[in-house]
Amino acid sequence: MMKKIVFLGCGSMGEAILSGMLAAGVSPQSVVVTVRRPERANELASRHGVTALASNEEAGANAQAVVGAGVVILGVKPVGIMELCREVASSLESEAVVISVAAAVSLEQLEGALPAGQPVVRSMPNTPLKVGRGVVALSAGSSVDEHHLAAAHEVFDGSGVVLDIPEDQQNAVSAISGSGPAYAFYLAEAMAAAAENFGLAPEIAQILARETVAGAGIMLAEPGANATLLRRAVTSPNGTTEQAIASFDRDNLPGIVLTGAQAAAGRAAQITEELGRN
Ligand SMILES: NC(=O)C1=CN([C@@H]2O[C@H](COP(=O)(O)OP(=O)(O)OC[C@H]3O[C@@H](n4cnc5c(N)ncnc54)[C@H](O)[C@@H]3O)[C@@H](O)[C@H]2O)C=CC1
Ligand SMILES: O=C(O)[C@@H]1CCC=N1
Repeated sequence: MMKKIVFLGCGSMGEAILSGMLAAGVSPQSVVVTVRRPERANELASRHGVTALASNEEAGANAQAVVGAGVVILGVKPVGIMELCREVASSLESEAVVISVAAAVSLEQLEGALPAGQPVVRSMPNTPLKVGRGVVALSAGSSVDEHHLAAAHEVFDGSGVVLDIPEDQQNAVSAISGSGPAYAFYLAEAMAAAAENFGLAPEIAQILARETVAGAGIMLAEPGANATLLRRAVTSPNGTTEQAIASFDRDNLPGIVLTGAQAAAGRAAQITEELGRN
């Protein structure tokens, strides 16, 4: 039987990882999650069949959950993550692989709040893990051996592409693939707004935007797909799309995306610094 997998904090990101993992064949019986509110714990338990504990109800829920765990996923916001590490430190198995999904929290900060020698992996996942199409980048801490890293890969392998990257690239990854699903959804929102501007009914506008972005995403997901070639296949010479792309170019859409991604990465660096001061 698989060793216990624990999620400390299971909100949007944690539940996406959990859903992907269960869909890939992990048994819900091997999973324990903790959250703050009992209503959320009940929701997760009934939706996924996992054991769910509420820390607002049971003060020792986090420490209790990690006992005997082989993998512990830290699914909380950056603020409070170090406090959570200190809360569970004395209950962790020395060989438990602690995987943080938090943006901006460094391996040094995590290792400083955990027992010396604890294997720690910093990761940047994204929510499409929920549907088996996620991307996750992993950076191993100073006490991680190949078995620990393999255990971290195993958590995500069935629900997306897993990459190993140096830690100093984590903020860039966060600004592209971590936040990126929001950029794609934002594009869908903008397309729906444009459709409404033409006078189309809101329900029709929603369907057009959603199905178009989803359909394009599925085409991009095909093996060997290339965004530039796919775009060109839609863009007839002297046709209509060409005018839209030329307008996007005049407005420097690539520059707008770059500046936005730089702002996201910049915020990550700022959060790392803010946490370091606490
Ligand atoms: N949402 C996303 O798309 C992505 C999020 N992340 C990272 O994932 C982490 C979580 O983000 P979200 O899921 O969006 O936040 P969220 O607010 O949806 O989830 C956080 C969960 O942690 C629980 N929690 C907080 N403190 C706790 C404690 N002491 N004990 C037990 N449970 C506790 C909350 O009840 C909540 O269920 C963040 O660190 C974020 O940087 C990383 C990549 C993408
Ligand atoms: O917005 C955030 O801070 C998190 C990290 C990447 C995606 N969501």
